[in-house]
Amino acid sequence: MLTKATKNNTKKPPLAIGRSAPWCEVIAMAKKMAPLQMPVLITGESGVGKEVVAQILHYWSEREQSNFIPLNCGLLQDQLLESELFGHKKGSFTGAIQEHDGLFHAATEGTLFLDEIGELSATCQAKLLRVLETGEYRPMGSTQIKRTNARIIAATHRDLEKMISQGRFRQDLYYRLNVLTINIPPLNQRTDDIPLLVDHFLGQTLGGTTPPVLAPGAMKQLMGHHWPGNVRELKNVIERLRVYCDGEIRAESVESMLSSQSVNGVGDNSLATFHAAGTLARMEHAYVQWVIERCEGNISQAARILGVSRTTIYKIQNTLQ
Ligand SMILES: Nc1ncnc2c1ncn2[C@@H]1O[C@H](COP(=O)(O)OP(=O)(O)OP(=O)(O)O)[C@@H](O)[C@H]1O
Repeated sequence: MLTKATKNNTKKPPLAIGRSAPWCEVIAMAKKMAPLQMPVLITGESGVGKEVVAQILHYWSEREQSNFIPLNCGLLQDQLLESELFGHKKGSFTGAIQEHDGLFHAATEGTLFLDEIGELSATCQAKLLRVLETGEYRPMGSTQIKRTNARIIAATHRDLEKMISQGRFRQDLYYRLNVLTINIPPLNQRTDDIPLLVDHFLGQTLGGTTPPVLAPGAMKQLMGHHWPGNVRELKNVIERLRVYCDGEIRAESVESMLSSQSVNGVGDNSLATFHAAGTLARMEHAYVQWVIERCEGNISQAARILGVSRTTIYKIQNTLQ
């Protein structure tokens, strides 16, 4: 078994900031599991850092020089997801104008990170189970069996056991995935991580300008917040504060930013927050904004999810400005 000490690393380690006891435990667990070939299931609320931990598992494994391929299973419709994962033959469905190899092929010596695993269709669940049991799969429309050696890391913010009891997730697949599990606690249980994360997000360059400093009291506000959207929400808040505050970030600015977050529903990951958004136009704006943030600012991806053009997204974004 190779370890970091015995091989040459050419890639930079993933950024995994934190010093709280729960976060250090997560990292220690990930490093221990990294060299193994078995699948890993990472659980935790949205935005806690599941993909960050998946990258650590890849980086500290002997697969590190091969591909790390992340896929959010909740972002594609059933047929497209199946084709994206397992590939397809030309003409196997409308729009399949050329052969496609799929991500199990692309990740064959590397790691395939399947985020939002609870969103997989029944067909994809059955195919994934077969890959986990035999390493084999069949591309859509093909009679040929292919093999993959990809390591599978799955993640979810859902309660998979509850989904099993509702008949929405296969129990056999759950047992296969749940051999090694890492649970990442929410950010409000890791408040010691907040100062480091804030410093890091503040320090990220903003067009060459000097980042503002936090006034006394501002950090207290940040550490006392509930952070329903976890590290992703913290990152968004700091990015906005950097734009709006020159020189110094005062406690009042943090307070008003955090209260506007919950009114607009952009910090939370649940749709429930949108009831507070007011008019239909506000609600539409807040929802579009929420999807864009979930896509890390990728407008094309957000447009695909919302089923509208990029121009429509830009128009909606401008309506309330
Ligand atoms: N410990 C950390 N250090 C630095 N950045 C972090 C850390 N944890 C999370 N982040 C950042 O926060 C954002 C959300 O993290 P990530 O995508 O890993 O969360 P997630 O749990 O996979 O979310 P989701 O369930 O919505 O997919 C990313 O921009 C990521 O870089």
